[in-house]
Amino acid sequence: MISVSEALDRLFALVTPLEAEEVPLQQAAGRVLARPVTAQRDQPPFAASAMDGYGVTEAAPGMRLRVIGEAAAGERFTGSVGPGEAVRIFTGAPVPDGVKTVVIQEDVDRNGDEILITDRLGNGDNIRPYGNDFRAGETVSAPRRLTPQDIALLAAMNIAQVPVARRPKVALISTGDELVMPGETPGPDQIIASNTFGLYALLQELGAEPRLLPIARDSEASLQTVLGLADDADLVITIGGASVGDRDLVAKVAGDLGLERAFHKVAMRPGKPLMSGRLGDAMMLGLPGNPVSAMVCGHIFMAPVIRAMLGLGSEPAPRESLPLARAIPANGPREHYMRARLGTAGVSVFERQDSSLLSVLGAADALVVRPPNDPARAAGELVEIVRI
Ligand SMILES: Nc1nc2c(c(=O)[nH]1)N[C@H]1C(S)=C(S)[C@@H](COP(=O)(O)OP(=O)(O)OC[C@H]3O[C@@H](n4cnc5c(N)ncnc54)[C@H](O)[C@@H]3O)O[C@H]1N2
Ligand code: MOO
Repeated sequence: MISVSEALDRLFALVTPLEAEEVPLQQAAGRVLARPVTAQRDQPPFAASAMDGYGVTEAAPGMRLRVIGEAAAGERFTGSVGPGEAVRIFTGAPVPDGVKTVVIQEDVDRNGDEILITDRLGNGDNIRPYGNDFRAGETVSAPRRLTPQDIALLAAMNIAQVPVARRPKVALISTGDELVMPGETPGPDQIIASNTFGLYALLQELGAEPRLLPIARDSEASLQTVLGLADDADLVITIGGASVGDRDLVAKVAGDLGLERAFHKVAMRPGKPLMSGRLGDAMMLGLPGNPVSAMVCGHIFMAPVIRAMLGLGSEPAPRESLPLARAIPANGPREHYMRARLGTAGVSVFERQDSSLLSVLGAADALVVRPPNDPARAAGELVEIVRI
């Protein structure tokens, strides 16, 4: 069996980063910027008032000045302002020629066309210099996953179409005679397909385009048929049927269809029967069926693969070091991803770690990563975690 990091290296070797496509700005949030984009203008495109008040050449308490006009956001004052004069000005308005400072209206008493600067004068000139935020030609670097803040910046830069990495198309195939879809009525020996939906949600969150294919039954013909429906996918994910049972047919059928296998079985817990390879133009990931195993493999393998396809680099799931809230026993020979909850006292690892327990996974917000043969750990010792 290979290690988790060896498996990740082999997965990254199978990844082809996807090409770029242009999308309208409103659809770009959460997408990955494919190449740097360049500001089309200076911002602000003129020196602008930062406050509502009066633009003047100089200001001191006790000065009396004559108001000669008005400058608003969107409508400048075209004249020039001299000593003894003031222009009524609003936030965002272009600063007229001659104006050196804006006195906020709270610091002024107005009487008709005359203002008196009071002794409550604040500091600063209240003027945003021309090009203070960014200049035409400045770039937003790529790759990056575009946040709402990035979208606001791109909008201000007048970038209406955004080059982003195409979303990876991911086909999700559950396997097993025991499975029915949520909402259906299961027979006495049946359960509801759950992994499929958890992985679908994770794929959406990662920025992929998941597609649920019909459940493949435990026959070679059924599995072949469903795999045949995945021919436009960048990544084909099967769930279950990956182990050694008589009905675990994924390796056999994928092999018959020409899978160039990169590995089968990883020294980890849960997730041991994981397999991967290249299947035609697509990459294939065969996840174990146990619900927690499938979701853990989703976070530890599928998520880094999707990020690599999106051009975000070939990096494992990010880890952090945090103290244990409670002691944990020694680990066995496989790298263990233990379901845990983060709290103010540190990380609490759940007692029950069976890989069928979705209720425990649902209560977890982190996986504690235990190296093979890690000794028992006391409360307060640092452990590595992956947030989920
Ligand atoms: N003799 C051995 N038995 C098993 C081994 C082994 O090494 N030797 N490995 C165990 C480990 S570890 C795992 S993990 C499981 C994985 O088995 P499969 O990938 O073949 O999965 P199935 O047998 O098809 O299903 C296992 C379990 O998960 C349920 N399942 C499957 N798909 C879904 C789904 N989409 N949603 C919800 N639940 C699903 C299925 O009903 C089974 O209960 O093998 C161990 N056995
Ligand atoms: O290791 Mo399996 O992936 O626990 O259930």
